[in-house]
Amino acid sequence: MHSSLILWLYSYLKPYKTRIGIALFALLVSAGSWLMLGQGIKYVIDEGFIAADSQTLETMLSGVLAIALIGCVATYFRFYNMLWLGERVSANIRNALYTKMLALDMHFYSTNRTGEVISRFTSDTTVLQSVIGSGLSMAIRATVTFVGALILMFVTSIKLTLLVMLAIPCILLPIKLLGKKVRYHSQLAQDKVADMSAHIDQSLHGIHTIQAYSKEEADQSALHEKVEEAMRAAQDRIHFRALLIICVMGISIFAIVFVAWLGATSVIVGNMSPGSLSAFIFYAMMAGGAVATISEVFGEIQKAKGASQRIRELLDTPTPIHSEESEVTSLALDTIADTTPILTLDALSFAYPGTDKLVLNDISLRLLSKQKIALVGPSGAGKSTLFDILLRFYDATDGSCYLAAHHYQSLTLGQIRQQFALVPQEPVIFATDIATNIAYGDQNATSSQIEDAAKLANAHEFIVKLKEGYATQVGERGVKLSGGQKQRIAIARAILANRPILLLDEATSALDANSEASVQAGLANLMANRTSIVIAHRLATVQHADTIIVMDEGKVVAQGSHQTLLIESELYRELAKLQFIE
Ligand SMILES: Nc1ncnc2c1ncn2[C@@H]1O[C@H](COP(=O)(O)OP(=O)(O)OP(=O)(O)O)[C@@H](O)[C@H]1O
Repeated sequence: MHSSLILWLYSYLKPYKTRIGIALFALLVSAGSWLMLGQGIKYVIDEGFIAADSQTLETMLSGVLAIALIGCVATYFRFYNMLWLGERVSANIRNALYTKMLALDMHFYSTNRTGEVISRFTSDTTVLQSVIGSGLSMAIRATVTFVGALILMFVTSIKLTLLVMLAIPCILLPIKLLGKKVRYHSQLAQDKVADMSAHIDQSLHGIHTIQAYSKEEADQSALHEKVEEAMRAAQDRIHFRALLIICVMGISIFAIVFVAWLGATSVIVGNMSPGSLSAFIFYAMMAGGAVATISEVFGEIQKAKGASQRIRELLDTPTPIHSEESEVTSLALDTIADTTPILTLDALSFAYPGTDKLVLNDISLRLLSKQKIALVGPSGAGKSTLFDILLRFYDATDGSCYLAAHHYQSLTLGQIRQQFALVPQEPVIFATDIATNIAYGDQNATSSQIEDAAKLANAHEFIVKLKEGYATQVGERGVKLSGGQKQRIAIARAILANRPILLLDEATSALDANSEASVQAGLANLMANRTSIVIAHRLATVQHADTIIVMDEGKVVAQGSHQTLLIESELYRELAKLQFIE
């Protein structure tokens, strides 16, 4: 029933066989000790207590204490090792999830919510951790105890045991029926929690806008609704789980009381010793307790099944864009002659996965080394999409891409992406200090290299004016920096990365004239002696590009210099007119 879950968990548990061995051994010893305690009780009553022999009573009691002590020590080892395994396995699953997360492609991220992914890391792995650490351990211990207690019950009295066993089908029935309900509601509750995480994630990212629009109350009530939905789902799960536990407990207690009554009658007529009856009841209660534990853990295991399903779903998500082995050992794009194409697109078309609208339509381009190339065109023309294809975030639906003379498919993802430095429209700044943010371009850079890059990017001046200079913490997503400062840090990062091709999505946000000039000077340094492809939103900045490519509705409609395009391309003329450049 739970074989797929167990098998999957086993693949994570396999490396820790010694610890599992110790835990299982400790488990057997502790279960054995508690079972032996029943025999001890029998002898204490029959040989010491009833025979009124204080010497035997003392010996027996010491024996009982020794057994209890062994049971305690073994329990410690079982507990420690099982909890350790739970923590270790969930930590390893988190690592595996993170590796997968880094490999998942843009299609995944455009169709999934980040909050849901985060909830796999946090809540789902925590469920597994508790199931391995305590749930599984309790289930195994209860099973061993149940089997042991049953055997000893048989040894003590076959007749009474057979009578007790009549209760078993009555116990299994609620487990079967209510277990199904528990599983269904567990899955639902976890989904609701993931939904809630997604909402929180979105609000955290948009907190600035929420507060600016005074939408706190509306957002609070939207979350409140989700919290309540999660609560309702959890409530249903708890209801069925509690029902399951009391059914099992009630039936077990009823059976034990009934059997105790029958046993007491046997003791009265002298067919059974009082010690045996006490031991029998002790075992029957242990067996009953074990069944109750199993039914309780059953709910936990159902919950874990849901969690593991979601984790496995993520781990098994296919990644169509992956790195193949490559026979190309060195690309050496730096050494390409200036008149040779560094990038070639050959009849390239692209539609986003799951759609059939061609966002890029039959594009053929030869981009020469060391040239400054500008991409212009109306919003939605496909300029950003072209960048994504160049970085191989997506594979072209039709046609081909070449770096120098190498087809993209003959290169690894790393080989392709290492040729590009990307400066996006919204600079991505990490919540750490300035030096680390710049060094993202080259993690082995020395501090003087970092400073040189910052100087070229026109960032050094403002950085040294900050209280802690390069060690200044910039806050989450760089909130402590201005727009222009963030852009210059992103430029310094790209300068330090020193990649042969620069992909620049020019910022549209208005900077003041000073800041703009500063950023432009930094960009000029970045583009010097490099192939650069710039998505230009303002034509003023690209008039001196070597080639301007005009895109419209996924097609290249014209290309050439500013002057030729003013004459040859109506669309370019229109764009220029709109921006008062002619
Ligand atoms: N992940 C996606 N899934 C489906 N369609 C998308 C996706 N991303 C973009 N598109 C669509 O692709 C088209 C081209 O978008 P793209 O962002 O490349 O245009 P753009 O020229 O960069 O526009 P802008 O100048 O406004 O940034 C648009 O119609 C857009 O709706």
